[in-house]
Amino acid sequence: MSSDSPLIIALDQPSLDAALCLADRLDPTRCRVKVGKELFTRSGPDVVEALHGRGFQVFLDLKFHDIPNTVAGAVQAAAEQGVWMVNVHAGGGRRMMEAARERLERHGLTTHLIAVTVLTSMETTDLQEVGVTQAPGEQVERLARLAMDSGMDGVVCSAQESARLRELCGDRFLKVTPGIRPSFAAADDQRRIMTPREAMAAGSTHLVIGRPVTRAKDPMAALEAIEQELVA
Ligand SMILES: O=c1ccn([C@@H]2O[C@H](COP(=O)(O)O)[C@@H](O)[C@H]2O)c(=O)[nH]1
Repeated sequence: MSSDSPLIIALDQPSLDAALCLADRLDPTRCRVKVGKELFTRSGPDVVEALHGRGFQVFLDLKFHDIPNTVAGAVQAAAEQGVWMVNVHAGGGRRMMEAARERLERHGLTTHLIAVTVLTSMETTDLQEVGVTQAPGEQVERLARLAMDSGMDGVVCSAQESARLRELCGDRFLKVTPGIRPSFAAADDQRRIMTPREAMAAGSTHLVIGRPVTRAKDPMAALEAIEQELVA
């Protein structure tokens, strides 16, 4: 089973059971799912296998950031689990990203490999505190160019940057955008946000949505409301 939907639901759950309980309320033909740091640290590769068994394509969002050899090995390990997408931090630099790309190619692994630019929870003041003087949009552009030059299939950015990245990097370069907030949802800890409809219009290729769906009483109904917003 696979989905052509742009929607990726973040299964940020504290256990394997909780994640599968949630996944069982979603439809693998209408979304993909994302496994992040908390869930993977608690449940390991078992959760990926169980989600594949239920027909879901999985984005393994572990944001690898280390020396090139270590990241290349981690990306290979993820791809060998059959995940649809895996990511690294663009801040790890060109040699790190190239090593990851080269490792996938050497082993004939076709998992999408993308790079995180600037976390959607960060705004200008957060960047200044870590020594980045550019505004988030400028830093995202810089890292997206580097990611494209280094062989990445796309980036994680906020939807606020999607239109500019479409101009710079083209339509085929993936723009995977968390920080998606339908009008009914709270921003939580996200800072650079957009609604699903605005994000798709801006050129996002995939929308990562967590709490607005996973905290809903009926997650599938929340997902349907988002689908409706996209076609309206
Ligand atoms: O810049 C980034 C990179 C990753 N994320 C992840 O996406 C989801 C968003 O969840 P919400 O509940 O919809 O806020 C979450 O798993 C993050 O780890 C991100 O938000 N921003």
